Amino acid sequence: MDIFKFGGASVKDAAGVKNLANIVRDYKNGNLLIVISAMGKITNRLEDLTHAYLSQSDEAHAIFDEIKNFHFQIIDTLFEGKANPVYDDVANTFVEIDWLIEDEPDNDVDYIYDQIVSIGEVVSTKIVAAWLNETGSKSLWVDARNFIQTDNTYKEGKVDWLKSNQIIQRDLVPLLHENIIVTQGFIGGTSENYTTTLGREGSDYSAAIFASCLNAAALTIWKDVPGVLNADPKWFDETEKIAQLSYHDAIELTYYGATVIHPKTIKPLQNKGIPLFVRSFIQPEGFGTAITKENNPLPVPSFIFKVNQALISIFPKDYSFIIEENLSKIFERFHKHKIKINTMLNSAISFSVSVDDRSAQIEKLINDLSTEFTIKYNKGLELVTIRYYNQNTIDRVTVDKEILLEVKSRHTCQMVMKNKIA
Ligand SMILES: Nc1ncnc2c1ncn2[C@@H]1O[C@H](COP(=O)(O)OP(=O)(O)O)[C@@H](O)[C@H]1O
Ligand SMILES: N[C@@H](CC(=O)OP(=O)(O)O)C(=O)O
Repeated sequence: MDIFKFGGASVKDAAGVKNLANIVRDYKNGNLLIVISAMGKITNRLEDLTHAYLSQSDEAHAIFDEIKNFHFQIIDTLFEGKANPVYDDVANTFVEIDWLIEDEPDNDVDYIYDQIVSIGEVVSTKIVAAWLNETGSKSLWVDARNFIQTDNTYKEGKVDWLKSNQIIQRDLVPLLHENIIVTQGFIGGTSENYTTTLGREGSDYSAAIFASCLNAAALTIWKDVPGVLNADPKWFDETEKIAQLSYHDAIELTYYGATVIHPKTIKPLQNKGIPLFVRSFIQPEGFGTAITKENNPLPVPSFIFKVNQALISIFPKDYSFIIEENLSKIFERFHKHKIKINTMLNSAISFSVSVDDRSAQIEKLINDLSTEFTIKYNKGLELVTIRYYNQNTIDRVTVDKEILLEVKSRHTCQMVMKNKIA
């Protein structure tokens, strides 16, 4: 059996849903489970709705109406106004949120976030399952929250692998023999049946969980690019497709920020030796990229850009070395304020890190550290990571840039830079 994952970009409109159905219709290799994300950028709008509701802004109802209209327009285009149970099914899902936002919010903001934001995936899968059935691909909508079991860390649910595996084996495997299964990415359920989400962009990870628990032959992620490229085409005019990538390189690239695949996706697949194919839903006949255990080095250097970086330099006030005790204090504070370090470098009495610039969090971190450390803080920077770098590639990305921090290992070079002042 195979797993297909379709992200928001592939189902951003009715034409996308039809294209998905064509890809599914052409699949002839046996049982299939499809994991789908929310349509287009709806998760961002659901986040806006959550914030509006939590701050009791008048905008909440207008945003929610816009979200509903967006989906009903897609349903209207697909079904051309013909009576189909999907209208009621989707309307009933929205009613749950109508009820929720009628009441005043309580303090559990992450819980509220998950109950609202998760409906993007619930609704998109209902629409796609209905369309597959309408066009002759016999499909069954299943609720991922019954299968992907998590703890109650709302917004970042931690997967209970043992329990999820047992339930998937017991309840999902029998359903696969008769239908194409359509389910949601990004969402899970707690033991008390509350909805959790697995972290933004988490649908790839969901697909990998299903692939692992079902011992799938392969996972295919359908994208708007021909496969994994050696750089994000949004930043680079000239990119090359990488036909084959090792699990190891895939983890490194995604960890450093190649947003084409969620970084947590690779491990479950690697652990079971399940290949991951990244293919284009625009040109489904293309081969895409195969991510497998084959350990060939990348044929070309790969670039990852992250903008909006802050460089924080930390110096012990008492001039003590940056060794175990100071390092553990510093890491403990980063952990406490949930700030992810993108790259780091230390000297005898300084420790520098580049992080995504989220001012409110960083301010709290700096306050917390400043009793014992002197802090210097630089904003508006870029971080470039080059996997399999050479001097040419470094020269190419550093034209007119001043390098503030550089970290090199055998295969990876990272530089934090700013524009040179003319
Ligand atoms: N190395 C890379 N190779 C291919 N695409 C990349 C790479 N790095 C970033 N991307 C970006 O990832 C995008 C696809 O991801 P995304 O828009 O999140 O899709 P989806 O909604 O299907 O999850 C591409 O359009 C591309 O801009
Ligand atoms: N819809 C969720 C989960 C996800 O992974 O979406 P996508 O597959 O479109 O990146 C999000 O936007 O975070």
